[in-house]
Amino acid sequence: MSLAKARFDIDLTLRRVFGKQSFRPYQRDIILAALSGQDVFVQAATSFGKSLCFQLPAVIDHGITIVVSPLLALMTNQVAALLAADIPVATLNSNTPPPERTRILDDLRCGHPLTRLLYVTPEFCLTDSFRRHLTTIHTQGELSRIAIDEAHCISEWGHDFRPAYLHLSYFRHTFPSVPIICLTATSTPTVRTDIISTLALNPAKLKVFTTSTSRPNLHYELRFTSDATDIRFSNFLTWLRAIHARRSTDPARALELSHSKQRATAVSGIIYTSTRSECSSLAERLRAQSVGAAPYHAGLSALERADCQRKWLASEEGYDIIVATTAFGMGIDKEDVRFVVHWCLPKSFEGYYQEAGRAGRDGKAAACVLFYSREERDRGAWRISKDRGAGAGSWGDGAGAKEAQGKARAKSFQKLVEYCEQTGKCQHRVISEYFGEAEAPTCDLACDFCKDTKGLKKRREEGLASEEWVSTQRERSDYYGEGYD
Ligand SMILES: Nc1ncnc2c1ncn2[C@@H]1O[C@H](COP(=O)(O)OP(=O)(O)OP(=O)(O)O)[C@@H](O)[C@H]1O
Repeated sequence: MSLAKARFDIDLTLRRVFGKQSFRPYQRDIILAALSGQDVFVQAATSFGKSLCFQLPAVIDHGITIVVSPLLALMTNQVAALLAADIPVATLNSNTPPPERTRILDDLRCGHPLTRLLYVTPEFCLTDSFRRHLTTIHTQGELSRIAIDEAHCISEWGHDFRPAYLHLSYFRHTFPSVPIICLTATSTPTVRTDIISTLALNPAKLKVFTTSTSRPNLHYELRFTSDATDIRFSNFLTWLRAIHARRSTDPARALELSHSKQRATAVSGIIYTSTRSECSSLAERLRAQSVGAAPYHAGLSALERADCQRKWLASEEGYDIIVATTAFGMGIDKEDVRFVVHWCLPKSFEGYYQEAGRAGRDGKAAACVLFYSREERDRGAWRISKDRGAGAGSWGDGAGAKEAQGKARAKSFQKLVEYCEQTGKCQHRVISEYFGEAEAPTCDLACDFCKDTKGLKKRREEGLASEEWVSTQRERSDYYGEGYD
């Protein structure tokens, strides 16, 4: 396709098919690079609009784009949005009903598929039958592009490593002329290098786009707690009720809500917990207080999870808040999420950034609240060192690689602890420095430090158990509870 035609087409397609008025910064350049047949690497902030960078070329180009995606919830989310825009897309995964599966496979088998984007898991890409179908499509010249979403899952140094991702070099080795685009919000320089080499991409020919991780509309808040004086439930409930009250008592807001037939309690949010049992019990406690909360974790059936996700996305009554483990969230796009609360300390810095990034995707202000306690810090550190001892989560060859991966995980967690303990720097800045950015991001009173440094120091001093108290608790045999999900 000529560049001039592509330029014309992408503007038209953006408006007509995707219903967006204009490109966000860098999107046009990324899309043109993809359309020109280059391999592309995109690292950009959560909610940047990375999906459009492979979806739009897939709609314009001939043939099919294969999208490798790590989570069923994420695939369902994207497929539903594309089908709503009348784009022929499909997903093949363990939940696909047999008649739908047959229909999709028939479409692939014909060699000239009507499907523009096919979402699959990395595990599905390992199957012989799928590979045979891809070869048929490629022989007909219809395999137009491979998109690897959440590409940090490729790297053993990344926070969400999935072993099946390691085999994705199959695409480059089997179909050397088919361009690859990979996208992530959370790759450190080491992870980036690893992704590129694992996928067997040629760095000299690769077009790399890296943009700031900054999300200025997110208000990062730390709340300090301890095992002895656990303030989380009452603190959260008071905070939520104050938001509901403001919505119903402010005359202008109340009028607006009544015009749009919205409930004052329809404030969408996510609470992340670390275990399934905590997830279920917290949702139940909130429901007992008339808060519309529903649990989402890997212990529920696929049907239950899909139902919960659908109702939350549709803002149905009773589903204002999803209480989730990390089984939910990566890449999920709901524009009006007004808060993300971390009930416990996440396992990694990247995990925190990515989960908090579900908030405020409409660009309006949203709160990212993290409850931090020193006991939780110690339990997290203990789990990491236990995993390191057992070599869990490591697939590299040799003890040296395992040790290095364990170190990387411990370092990421340590950086998150420093983020919580420090009171001397803007929280937006700490995040951007973690991802290796030199430029300080804008923070318009959108973090504890910039809003009220003195108050932050005071709350930290008063809220956290002293190191001495924590060390006596450590001696107790019941100190380390249920493991992370
Ligand atoms: N040019 C645009 N104009 C308006 N909205 C856009 C544009 N591009 C993308 N969006 C919207 O921005 C939202 C976020 O996009 P997307 O889900 O692709 O983010 P992402 O970069 O993949 O983020 P994450 O890494 O957090 O998953 C979506 O609702 C999408 O429709």
